Amino acid sequence: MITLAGVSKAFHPGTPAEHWALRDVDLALEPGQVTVLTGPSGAGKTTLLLLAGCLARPTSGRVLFRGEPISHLGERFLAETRNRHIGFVFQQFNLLPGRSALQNVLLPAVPLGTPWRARLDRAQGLLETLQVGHRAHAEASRLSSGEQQRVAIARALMNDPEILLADEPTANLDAAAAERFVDLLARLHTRGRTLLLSSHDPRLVASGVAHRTLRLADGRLEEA
Ligand SMILES: Nc1ncnc2c1ncn2[C@@H]1O[C@H](COP(=O)(O)OP(=O)(O)OP(=O)(O)O)[C@@H](O)[C@H]1O
Repeated sequence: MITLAGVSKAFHPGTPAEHWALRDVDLALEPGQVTVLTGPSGAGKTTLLLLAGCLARPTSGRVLFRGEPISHLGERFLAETRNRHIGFVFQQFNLLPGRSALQNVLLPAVPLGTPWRARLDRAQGLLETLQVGHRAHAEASRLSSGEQQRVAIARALMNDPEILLADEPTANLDAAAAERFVDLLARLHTRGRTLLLSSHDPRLVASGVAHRTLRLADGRLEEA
């Protein structure tokens, strides 16, 4: 589905601040697989997810989507690929302030031109599934961090993406919400979705939802 082939990523390359966040990473996300990425803080997990999600470009190596190299293509193409095929849950949520939870969830569907009623039903349904339906009209920045995280998950699922990439998606969830999230992952897997999650969360790692657990250490990928 998504392949990273010999991918390295440097920040501030060629300057005294040069830092290699990823080094020669090979990773193939197979359709329908659930992969959990672990590793210490600063190991490169977010960087890897951003590259897999076409939100950043590698310094060297290639990112392929369904076997086609895409990392060199233009931003407009990448944005369309992301919007149609990939849902992304950011570690810091990245909800738009000044908009309600519901408006945030609706946003990804705007470019697809789905009928309004269908969009609204889906967004409200997702908020209910994630048990934040009662906060649908609350302004995003007024939500608790656990609520924001669940709204961010709902937004990532709005376009029913084939691929879900999620950065520490349970970090702000209590035990009950984390358990429901694991159930949601299992349902997404049953529907053939491809999932890559970064997590330190022992609840997620121990849940058995992952087919594969990988570990990043100092930018290098290894089987955990
Ligand atoms: N925009 C940036 N500019 C410079 N360095 C960066 C940038 N983004 C990340 N880094 C560095 O790259 C390394 C990997 O960062 P990354 O955020 O991918 O790690 P992580 O494993 O997700 O960490 P955490 O678990 O704390 O979220 C870190 O040393 C970080 O400081």
